[in-house]
Amino acid sequence: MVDDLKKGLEGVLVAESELSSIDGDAGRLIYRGYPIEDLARGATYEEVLYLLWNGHLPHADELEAFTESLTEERTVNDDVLATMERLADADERPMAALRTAVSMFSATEPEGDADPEDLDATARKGRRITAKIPTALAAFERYRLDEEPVDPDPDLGLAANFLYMLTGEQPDDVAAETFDQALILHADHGLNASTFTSMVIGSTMADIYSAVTGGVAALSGPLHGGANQDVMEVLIEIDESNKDPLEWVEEATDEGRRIPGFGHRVYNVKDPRARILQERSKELAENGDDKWYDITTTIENYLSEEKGLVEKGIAPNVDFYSGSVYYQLGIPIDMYTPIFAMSRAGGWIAHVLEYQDDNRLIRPRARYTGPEDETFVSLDER
Ligand SMILES: CC(=O)SCCNC(=O)CCNC(=O)[C@H](O)C(C)(C)COP(=O)(O)OP(=O)(O)OC[C@H]1O[C@@H](n2cnc3c(N)ncnc32)[C@H](O)[C@@H]1OP(=O)(O)O
Ligand SMILES: O=C([O-])CC(=O)C(=O)O
Repeated sequence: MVDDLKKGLEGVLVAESELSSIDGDAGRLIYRGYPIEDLARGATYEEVLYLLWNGHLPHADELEAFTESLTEERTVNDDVLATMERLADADERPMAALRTAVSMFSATEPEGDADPEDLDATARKGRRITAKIPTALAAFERYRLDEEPVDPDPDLGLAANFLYMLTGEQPDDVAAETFDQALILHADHGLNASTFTSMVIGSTMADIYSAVTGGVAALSGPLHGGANQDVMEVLIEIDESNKDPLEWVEEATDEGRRIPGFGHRVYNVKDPRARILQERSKELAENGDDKWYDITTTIENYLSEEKGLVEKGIAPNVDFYSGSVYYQLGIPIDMYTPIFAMSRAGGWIAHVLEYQDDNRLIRPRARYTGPEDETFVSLDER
């Protein structure tokens, strides 16, 4: 038995995967061999889901059948809607509402408790979860606005339909394409914390609803998916402080404050997804308000040129530019992390299916550092 302690499992190989690969020094990300830039430019989120789940890019007829199979699973039942309404009334956070919704979806699973080793059934359940997440999330937002949920539109793709259900208005092409691209960029990323969480749950042969619920929970934290909301809150803090962004970032770094959206366990250079989102943010700024783009680039330039953080391997990650993109699309700030989950559910499901196909219970060890020879004293004598 190896006794090396790898805190945070840094660099530890625990599985083989054909799904995605990250070159942290080159800033390169591929899904099943395809560069993220090509997928973001040329594919839709549905094509990427198909790729992750089936191993190849779909032909037109495969994509049509696949899209239809997702579209017909979009509806969520009245109990889920009623729960979203209660949680909205109780001011619950959307990420917590989503965690609850995914857990509830299993109650109406038409295949019930199929044999956990039936991976075709798990794949169909995964498809249902992925199709329903946008509907539950959008309904939660509508209830917060004291509006009724908007029924899914079967003529719209997953990204455009989500924006439609959120606002009740058909998104324009720029919004729909930008959002679709954001979903592609967030779909998978090796064994990040939330994917690993889903895999740990899946490795007990628990059902896929449990694995995705766990993924949502792990993604919510500020060191992981929660950082996209934190970035936007920082940008707003800077804007409202009336300080020059440069002055703000100087003070923040002098105080030793961690800048959300910077740093990554695997990338030592700028995250390739941040590059693409930065371009989108710039384009949206050119046709709207350039304030957010200016603040983000000022922070990035200062941290890289003045503080040398990028040289030390602390560069913008995917969360640094997604916030300002979503903000410019008019999406509420606390929906950013749930949107990440909406996309990443595809990756969680793909990894659980891949792992369960050659399953081995995930069960590491801790080095015990507690006392060894305590003498037990009963409660009344303590
Ligand atoms: C989708 C995603 O999950 S992407 C990540 C999203 N999270 C964030 O953006 C939150 C901010 N970033 C961070 O907290 C970290 O960079 C993490 C958690 C993402 C990665 O952390 P780790 O790999 O564990 O690196 P660790 O926390 O050990 O940091 C290494 C060094 O970089 C510094 N550092 C890391 N991130 C930052 C940051 N955002 N701002 C300033 N310094 C940072 C640390 O202070 C540390 O410096 P030191 O060695 O002088 O003490
Ligand atoms: O890979 C990670 O650790 C975090 C990340 O960027 C992601 O999950 O997209």
